[in-house]
Amino acid sequence: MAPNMLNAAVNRAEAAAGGGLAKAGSLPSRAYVTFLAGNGDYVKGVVGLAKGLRKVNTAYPLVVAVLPDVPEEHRRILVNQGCIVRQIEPVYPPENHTQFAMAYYVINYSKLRIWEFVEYSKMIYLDGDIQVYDNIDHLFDLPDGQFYAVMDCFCEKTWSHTPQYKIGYCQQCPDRVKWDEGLGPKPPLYFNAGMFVFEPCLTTYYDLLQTLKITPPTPFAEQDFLNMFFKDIYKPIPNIYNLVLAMLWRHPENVKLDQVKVVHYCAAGSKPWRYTGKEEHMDREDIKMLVKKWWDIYNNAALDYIATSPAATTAARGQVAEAKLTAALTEAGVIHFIPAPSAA
Ligand SMILES: O=c1ccn([C@@H]2O[C@H](COP(=O)(O)OP(=O)(O)O)[C@@H](O)[C@H]2O)c(=O)[nH]1
Ligand SMILES: OC[C@H]1O[C@H](O[C@@H]2[C@@H](O)[C@H](O)[C@@H](O)[C@H](O)[C@@H]2O)[C@H](O)[C@@H](O)[C@H]1O
Ligand SMILES: [Mn+2]
Repeated sequence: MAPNMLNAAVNRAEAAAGGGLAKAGSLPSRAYVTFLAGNGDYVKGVVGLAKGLRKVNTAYPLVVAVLPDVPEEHRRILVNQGCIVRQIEPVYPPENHTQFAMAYYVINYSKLRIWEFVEYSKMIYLDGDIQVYDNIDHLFDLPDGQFYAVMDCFCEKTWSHTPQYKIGYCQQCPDRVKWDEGLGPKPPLYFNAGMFVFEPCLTTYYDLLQTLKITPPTPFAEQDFLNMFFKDIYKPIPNIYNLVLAMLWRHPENVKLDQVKVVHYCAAGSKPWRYTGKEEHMDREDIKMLVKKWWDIYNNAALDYIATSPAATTAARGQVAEAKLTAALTEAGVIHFIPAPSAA
């Protein structure tokens, strides 16, 4: 990273930490962070996430890292929902002819920019197609120095390119079909990158970008890359913190739905804001219940953000110019995500 960029990021961190880098004893600043790209309907996912976090009375703000192609109107919607909107520049993998599991996965490498958000000591990343149904603020207290995420499942056909899939091996049930050592060493534990607990850090950020430049892209894009990069400090956390929907039909023995705190709508056809019920598995009663649960929060006006500071009120209700003011005030940390009084 060019020195002036590094300086800018350090200056921002110092400014946000009140003039000098966070001194011993100052409150650790923490936030949830999600990622938004394009001018399509994923903004609905982020609005739902903002309202869901408010419903569970989180103590922390939601930062939305937006690519330049996210329109002003969508940014205003997010500011009006109390989000801290931060523009990031795209990150592209090295030129390669990889067939990504989903063509649009190439934009997901831009998630790597969140390691630059060093004004926060600890963050929880959540995909925009995730909903939080119980408070998970306690995850911020997990010991530093590790990378926490939930283990993925290899059984969906999106994994048909892998040896695991070909022999029917899955880390979610390692004894069902044992790993065949003839294929080489057993793959290290592999996490789903839709949710993880991490510590922003400029040296890690720099290292991620440098390492990416020499890492040929693979089908699950930044998820594969993050698994390679953090394999030595990855610590699995229970499935209740990121229910990859396919678990419902691939490993029902590993799912107690009434204990699940976080649901990841990543199965084909399960994005609530696009749900038709037509794709495979989408007519299941549990899927229909989870989609309705998502919509109940999205449509609940009592969970809308209520601006509490004059500047936020003006900007939140004003024109784009005021919204820009709010975005600037938010970016400078003047306005924070203050949950509305506990909503119904
Ligand atoms: O057009 C898009 C596609 C993806 N995303 C973001 O990138 C994340 C990862 O993509 P997705 O969740 O669709 O991948 P999946 O978990 O379904 O494989 C999404 O949750 C969004 O936060 C986005 O903002 N716009
Ligand atoms: O860009 C790569 C993506 O990889 C992951 O996608 C899922 C999804 O594709 C499911 O359909 C698969 O079944 C699942 O295993 C797989 O992990 C993350 O959820 C997403 O945030 C993103 O990192
Ligand atoms: Mn996702």
